[in-house]
Amino acid sequence: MKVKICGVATLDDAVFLSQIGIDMIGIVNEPSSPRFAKREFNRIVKSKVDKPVVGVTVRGSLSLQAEDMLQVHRVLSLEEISSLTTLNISNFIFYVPASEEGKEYLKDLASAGVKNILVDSPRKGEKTSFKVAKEILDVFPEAGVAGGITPLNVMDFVRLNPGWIDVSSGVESYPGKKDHDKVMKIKEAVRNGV
Ligand SMILES: O=C(O)c1ccccc1NCC(=O)[C@H](O)[C@H](O)COP(=O)(O)O
Repeated sequence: MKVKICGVATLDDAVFLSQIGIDMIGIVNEPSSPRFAKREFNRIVKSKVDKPVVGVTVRGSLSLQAEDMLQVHRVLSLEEISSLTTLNISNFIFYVPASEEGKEYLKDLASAGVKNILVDSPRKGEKTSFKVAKEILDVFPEAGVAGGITPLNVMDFVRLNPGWIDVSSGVESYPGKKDHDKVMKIKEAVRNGV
């Protein structure tokens, strides 16, 4: 199981995460976020780490720049999904809310051939429903799961056996600054397994 740490906003954190073997480094490029970093920061991080860098956007440009992948963190219309399929769809991670709406949205994504999905809580700060996450993982076993993961509850998420987990606020000292001890606890929990 892979681990993505999201909301990275300092170079020190990015280098630390890469050195300890975190699989993906997420940078939030959404201006309203307390973890906001400019797209230029993605390029700087990319030049200093040897792990994939994922830019997270809500309504920003969907053209790939220095980052390896873009995580589109909102529910897209059918037209938007279809316009992305003209690009290299494997470069995108599609947010899917862990809700009834999310399950319907997933059908649209699957019809468009989308493979990279992140099941996350419908609202930031909430914990993802295990029931919905499990239902989605039954169909998309490679999906990532996020939404309120902390060192204390990470084993509950590991037991769902997703393709990857994504953690941000649960490993922060404050928004945008990662607590390295908490990150190590997540990594050890995933390594030790159920
Ligand atoms: O982190 C933000 O502030 C943010 C703002 C707007 C869109 C996405 C954002 N974050 C995405 C993530 O941090 C993760 O992909 C995921 O939601 C996990 O977050 P958490 O529940 O804090 O572990």
